[in-house]
Amino acid sequence: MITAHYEIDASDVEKAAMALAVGQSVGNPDIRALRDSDELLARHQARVIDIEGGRVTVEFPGTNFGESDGIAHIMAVLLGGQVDIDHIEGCRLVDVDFGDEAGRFSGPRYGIEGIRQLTGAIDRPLIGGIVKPKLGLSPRELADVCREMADGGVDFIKEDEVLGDPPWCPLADRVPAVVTALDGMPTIYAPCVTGDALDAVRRATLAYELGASAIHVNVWSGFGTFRAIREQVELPLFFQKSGDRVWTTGHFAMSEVVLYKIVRLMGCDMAHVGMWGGYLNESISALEVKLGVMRGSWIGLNTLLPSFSCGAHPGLVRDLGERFGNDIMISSGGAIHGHPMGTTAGARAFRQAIDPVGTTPELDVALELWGGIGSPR
Ligand SMILES: O=C(O)[C@H](O)COP(=O)(O)O
Ligand SMILES: [Mg+2]
Repeated sequence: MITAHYEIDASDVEKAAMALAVGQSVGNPDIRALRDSDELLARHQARVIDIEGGRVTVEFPGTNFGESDGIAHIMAVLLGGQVDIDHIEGCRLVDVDFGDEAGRFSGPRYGIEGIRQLTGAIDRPLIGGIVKPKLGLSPRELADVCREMADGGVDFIKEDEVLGDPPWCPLADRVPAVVTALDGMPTIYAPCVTGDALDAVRRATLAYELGASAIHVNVWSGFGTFRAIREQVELPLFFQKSGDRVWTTGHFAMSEVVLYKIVRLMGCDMAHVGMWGGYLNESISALEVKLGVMRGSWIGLNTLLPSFSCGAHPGLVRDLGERFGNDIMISSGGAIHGHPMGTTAGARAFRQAIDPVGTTPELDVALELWGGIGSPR
C-alpha cells in the first residue's frame, strides 16, 4: 500500500478527494461503469482515509502495483489525473509513504559513508568543483581544468549540467582525457550524461568503461533514468536539481520532501540540495527539511550526500559546516575559476576555509573579494 498526503485546493474538498481517489485507481471520477463490481472496487479503489481542511490522506492498494511498476508508474498514479479535473484547483503532494512498494528500489549504492571512503575525506565537509566555462572547452582544456581543481584539493568534480555530448567535446574523448589527467588522485570525476533514458544509460555505461569514477545527471532525465543508471553502472550517482522548481512549485506540484525521497529511492548517492547564501539563498528551515530526508534514517536505505551550490564561495564554507554539519559537500564553479590567482588557488581557498594550516594566502584573497566569514542571515 502507498499512502499519499495531499493539500487540495477546492471549494468542496471531500468531493475533490473522492474524485482523486476514484480517478487515480478504478475509473472515471464521476461515472461508474457497469463492470465496477463491489468486489472490484473493494480490491482496487483508493481510499480517502482522512480529511482535515485541505489536507487529505489517500491509501492506494498495493495490489494495484505490479513488480516492475517503477517510479514513473507510481507518480502517474499519485500525481497524474487529478490535474485534469477542473474542480480541483490545486493539489500538492506533500508526503508519501511508499510502504512495501519501496522494496523494489535499491536506494544509494554508496551513500555518505561510501563517498567518504572513496575520496578519503573522512571527517570534514567535502569540496566539489564544477567545470567552468560550462561550454566551449576542448577535451584537453577540460582535462586541464579538472587537474587544476584536483591539485587544489577538491574531492569531487562534476561537469556542469549544460554539457551534453557536443561534437567539439564528445564524451568519448573527454572522459579518457580527464581520467588520464586525474590519474593517481583521490578526486572523483563525474561526467554529465544527462539525456533521454536510452542515451543517458548508454552514456553512463560508456563513461564507466572509459574510467569515470562517478556519474552526473540532471533532473530532466527523469527519475526512472537515475534508477536505471544506479542498477546498471556501479558508480556513485549525482542528482543535479536545476529545473526542479518546475515540479515543486505551482498549483499542482510535489513537495521537496517527496522529490528528495524519490531521489534517494532511485539510488542517487549525492544530490544538489540548494544553497544558503550565494545567489540561491534558501531558508534554513527549508534546507533542514531536505537534509532530514537525505541524511535521516529511512526504510533501511543508505544516506544521500547533500551538495550545496549556486554561488558558493570560501567565505560561506565555515558557516555552512557549522550550520548543517560535516555531512555535506560544498560545490563551486564560479568562485573556484574566478579566483584572481587561478583555478588551483580557487580550489585551495575552499580547502583552507575548512582546514587552515599555516598561512592561507588563497583564502585571504577570496575572503577579500567575496566577503568574509559570517552568516548569510
Ligand atoms: O551546477 C551548479 O551547482 C551551479 O552551476 C553552481 O555553480 P557556481 O558555483 O558557479 O554558482
Ligand atoms: Mg550548474
